[in-house]
Amino acid sequence: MTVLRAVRLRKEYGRDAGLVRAVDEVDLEVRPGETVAIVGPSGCGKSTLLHLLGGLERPTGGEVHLADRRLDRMSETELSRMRRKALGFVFQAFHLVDELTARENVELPALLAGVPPRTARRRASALLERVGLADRATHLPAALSGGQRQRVAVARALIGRPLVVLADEPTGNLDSAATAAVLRLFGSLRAEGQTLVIVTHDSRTAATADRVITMRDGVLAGETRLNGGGGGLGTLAGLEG
Ligand SMILES: Nc1ncnc2c1ncn2[C@@H]1O[C@H](COP(=O)(O)OP(=O)(O)OP(=O)(O)O)[C@@H](O)[C@H]1O
Repeated sequence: MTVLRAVRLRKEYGRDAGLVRAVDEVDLEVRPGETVAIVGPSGCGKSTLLHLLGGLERPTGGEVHLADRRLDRMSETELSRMRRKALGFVFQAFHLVDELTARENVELPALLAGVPPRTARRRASALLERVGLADRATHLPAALSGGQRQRVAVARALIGRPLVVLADEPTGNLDSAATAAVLRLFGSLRAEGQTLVIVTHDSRTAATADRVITMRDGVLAGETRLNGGGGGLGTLAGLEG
């Protein structure tokens, strides 16, 4: 059983001599509850693959299946609805709205999805509690540390109860202590059965996964299964490009 599946997925940029095949005939299956890390050298196509999986970019060819739906065939309207309802995104640069408080940032996708304001607020408060930031609910992002901002972003990603959370370098802007806090949070999500796909350069982050996939030049070049996840840094030696 898979929750997210790519079939011969392809993305090209430019044309003729300038053609770049960023993602080249990728087949990938993610099972419910799995944490999958995608690693590989800079420019190998990790972010592009994640964007295709999340319907943020359109493939040049191939298929993306989310549960029983085909993302690659959806209209823009359907896609944005699907992204709000079934996917959660976490980015390196957090992408919080500076003018909104932590709780308002978390509520926002629910409000946009038509959830009644009281319910959205209740869920946002519960999620902020969940990520250890109940006492920061009324702070603006500028008054939060990087690690706290990223935990707000994770809470925001979870508010729609997504089938899959897609994270692009979620610890890329964080110091070691903040990275550890975000990884603990991912660990607890994993324990609760949340499906996660994480693109990362960081071996500590990759080590929290059940499966680490290495990309090179747009193709999937290898896969390491970490027994039950948290396999430790040693398991990952040599995986980072
Ligand atoms: N919008 C774009 N237009 C043209 N080329 C692009 C575009 N986005 C990405 N590329 C190219 O596609 C390739 C893959 O880029 P991508 O950002 O997916 O790599 P990455 O593995 O995520 O890199 P990094 O680890 O540095 O973020 C690169 O050669 C990049 O230059």
